[in-house]
Amino acid sequence: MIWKKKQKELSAQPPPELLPESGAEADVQEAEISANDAAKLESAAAAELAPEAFEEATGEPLLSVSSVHRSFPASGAPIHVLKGITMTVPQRQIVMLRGRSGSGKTTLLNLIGGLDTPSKGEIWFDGMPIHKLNDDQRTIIRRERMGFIFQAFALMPLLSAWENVELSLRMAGTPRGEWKGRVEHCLELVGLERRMKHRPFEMSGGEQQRVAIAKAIAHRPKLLLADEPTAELDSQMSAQIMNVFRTIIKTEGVTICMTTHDPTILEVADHVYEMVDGTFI
Ligand SMILES: Nc1ncnc2c1ncn2[C@@H]1O[C@H](COP(=O)(O)OP(=O)(O)OP(=O)(O)O)[C@@H](O)[C@H]1O
Repeated sequence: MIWKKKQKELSAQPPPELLPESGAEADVQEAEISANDAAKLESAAAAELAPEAFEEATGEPLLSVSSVHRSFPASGAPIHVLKGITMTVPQRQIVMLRGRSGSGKTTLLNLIGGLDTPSKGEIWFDGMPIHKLNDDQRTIIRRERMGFIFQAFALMPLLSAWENVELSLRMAGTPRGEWKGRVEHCLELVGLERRMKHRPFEMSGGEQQRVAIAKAIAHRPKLLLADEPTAELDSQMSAQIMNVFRTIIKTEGVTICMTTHDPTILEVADHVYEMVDGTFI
């Protein structure tokens, strides 16, 4: 299916030397987004505050989803998967989406992450209308401001933990001089300072997922989206992952939105949205 395919493409990013150079069109779009940022920074300056302080002072949520619908074309009637979803995700919190298989959690996460667009409704992230942006603009936002974690750990199998994390810095365009310090810091944060040279097949499932977390936060995203990040792990490893999430909220100021089936980890959430058949109850 399309949405799973997109996640797969996202998680299997090739090294940048294999990627085409970004063209003039992308540069223009980048400039447009920077202009947006400039406007935000201006209003922050008007309030004589740094952007982060401005966000905190205004109490604006990092993410807000308003009356979102998503239908998919089908032979016969379209499939109406999301039926008017409204939610907010405050800064530095962990929000969980819970619900049965097929209730629409992944569909919603994909809309929030800009991998897909709503049929109706609005999604605002970090002051930007994700629902109005084109594919390239959403890609830039995703690359620079979001991190993704999937159920299957999505690491490059031939690269070490270190190289996997470094790859995400390359992809985000982080200056080369910052790579070493940042990779070390992120792997230390997830407690893998002694495993930096190991490749995925030499690590346990929990360790691989911690590398995936280090990789997802290396470029300092504001929002971390995680789709069933503990589904492949036993309860002890799941608890470790949730501890890591709590740590990175404190130390990196990241905000987390994740899906789960697992009732035991729900207590870690600041807020839980229960989804049934495309709506929240
Ligand atoms: N591109 C698509 N085309 C048609 N139907 C789709 C598409 N994407 C999702 N759906 C349908 O939407 C419904 C919700 O799927 P979704 O993957 O969002 O559920 P979920 O709650 O994440 O389930 P799970 O917990 O099993 O991952 C399913 O019935 C699915 O078949």
